[in-house]
Amino acid sequence: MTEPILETRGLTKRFGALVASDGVSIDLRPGEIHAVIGPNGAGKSTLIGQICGTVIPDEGSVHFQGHDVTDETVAARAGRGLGRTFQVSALAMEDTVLQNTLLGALSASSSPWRLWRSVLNDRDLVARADAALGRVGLSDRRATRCADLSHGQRRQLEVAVALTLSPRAFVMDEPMAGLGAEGSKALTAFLDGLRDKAPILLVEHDMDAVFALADRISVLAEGRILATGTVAEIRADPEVRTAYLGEDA
Ligand SMILES: Nc1ncnc2c1ncn2[C@@H]1O[C@H](COP(=O)(O)OP(=O)(O)OP(=O)(O)O)[C@@H](O)[C@H]1O
Repeated sequence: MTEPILETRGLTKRFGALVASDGVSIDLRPGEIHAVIGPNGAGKSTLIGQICGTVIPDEGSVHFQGHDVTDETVAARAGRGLGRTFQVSALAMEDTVLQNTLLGALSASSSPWRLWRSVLNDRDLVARADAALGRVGLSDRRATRCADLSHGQRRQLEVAVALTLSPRAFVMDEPMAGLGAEGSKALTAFLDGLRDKAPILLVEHDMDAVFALADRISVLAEGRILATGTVAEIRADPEVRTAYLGEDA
């Protein structure tokens, strides 16, 4: 079996008496989209937080490309190539598409603290930002203010910002949130093509997108992994149907 790029082993996180993650072991393999689904409060965000470094687990470990990164900072994990997109946009709305992407490229460069003027004149950085914008299909929007983009384009821009870090894996927190049917369809097609560049751990409520994209699905409920399997296996799992999908799944 292919070695996973990302793996959690027995992650446990308690908030007082509440066990938000209860021994969660999950992995992400090269070339795949692994979706994590589950009802509100199941522990999806807590899991992502522990993988990316914003939440410190009480027990268990996180491994990225063979390294135990459990005690590493968010920045150190990002520096190793763990790319993240957020549930709530982290973009600078008044800045242009290019400027937002340059900020990503800059944070990955050896001298992140510089004046805008020198950044805008740095051909390597601009080339890196432009390449990322090209990959997500936003080249013709590079001078557009982020505030003037559609919701779906902002999601694509977030991926472009993450791409400037040359990610080896993505962790995405509800990228379809707030998109209409058309936007979801477009982003689904886009993510479909991204998995070969870097595999994606995808937390998502939009089941159409999950069923269209996922190579594997893990179902979380009350902090535990209820089941992991292919789309067909998960749809057929009686426990999952009762707990989450409903009888029409
Ligand atoms: N910082 C915190 N302090 C206390 N309780 C928390 C904290 N963060 C999360 N929780 C609780 O842990 C449980 C899991 O929350 P989490 O946000 O991980 O679930 P989720 O599956 O991401 O939910 P949603 O789909 O609504 O985003 C919930 O009961 C939540 O109230």
